[in-house]
Amino acid sequence: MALIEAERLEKRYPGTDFTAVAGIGFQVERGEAFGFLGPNGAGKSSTMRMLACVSQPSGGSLRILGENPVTHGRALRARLGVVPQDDALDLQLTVRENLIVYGLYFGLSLKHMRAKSTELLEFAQLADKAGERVEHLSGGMRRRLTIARSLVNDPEILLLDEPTTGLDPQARHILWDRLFRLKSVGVTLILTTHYMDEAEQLCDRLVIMDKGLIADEGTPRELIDRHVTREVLELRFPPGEQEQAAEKLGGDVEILPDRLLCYADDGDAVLARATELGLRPLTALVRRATLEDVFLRLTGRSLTD
Ligand SMILES: Nc1ncnc2c1ncn2[C@@H]1O[C@H](COP(=O)(O)OP(=O)(O)OP(=O)(O)O)[C@@H](O)[C@H]1O
Repeated sequence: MALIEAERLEKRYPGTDFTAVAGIGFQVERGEAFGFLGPNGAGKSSTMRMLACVSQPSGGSLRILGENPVTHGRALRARLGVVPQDDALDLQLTVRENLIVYGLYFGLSLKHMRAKSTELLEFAQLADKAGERVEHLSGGMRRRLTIARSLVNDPEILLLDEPTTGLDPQARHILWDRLFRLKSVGVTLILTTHYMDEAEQLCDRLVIMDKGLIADEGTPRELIDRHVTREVLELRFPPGEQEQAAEKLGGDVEILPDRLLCYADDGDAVLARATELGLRPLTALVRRATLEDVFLRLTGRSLTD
């Protein structure tokens, strides 16, 4: 049985006729890292709040660990870990105190939380910051503390809403490493992101969300193979020249405001043809296809627009 099963899941907010989640279906299996990739406003957080049992679906069906979150929300919340977009830590308390207070709020004993906080601080690589007030921590450390906090109840499923937004590359890599560790001990990870590299690195399987709907679903490799060629040749031309160049070049070409994307299994061959045709791009880059290309193909827009 899948850990999470959603069918025609919907979310509308009272007082609006806008549908944030417009009938989506997906399943999450135990032990996998499952992602929702999409731009701002796609409905990822709305979906996550329903999975976290803090927001009721407006339609469709949702089962988490075999239970209905509307009738068993409280029992389910005790088995989930939630890392919200906003860290919501108590800045005036120390790192360890934040963990202890959160554990007490979960109904765990002080004695238990003293020991548990040590274990969690080690996991989050924050042991040397235990007595430091949170206001003095970097963004990456705060995120790690928020993850540590979400683990006080040893959750089976960890929900992470944009875990690395706003972090620098090094802080992101440290965080990814911690998430890999959780996965290796069997925690099911569900995350949202608008970073295609994060989706590619972390997710075993993902859905691409746009405007409240799922555009497609699969492993990163499957999605790339299904929608894009193996390589992409990016060409930049002086202003006003790229439409003509695209026409001359022919083939499978996407015209973006600042560059052409030529889809091909052999990007160098297309570049050679462009040169033969007398095209003189300002820059040329052959790269492998990514989920960003998949998103562009599926929606006609860039993830980062
Ligand atoms: N509490 C709310 N009341 C009304 N509208 C909301 C509420 N929460 C979200 N929305 C709207 O629902 C849509 C989807 O938002 P949601 O936060 O789920 O998207 P998202 O993909 O997570 O984007 P982001 O990355 O910006 O969080 C947005 O248009 C948003 O304005």
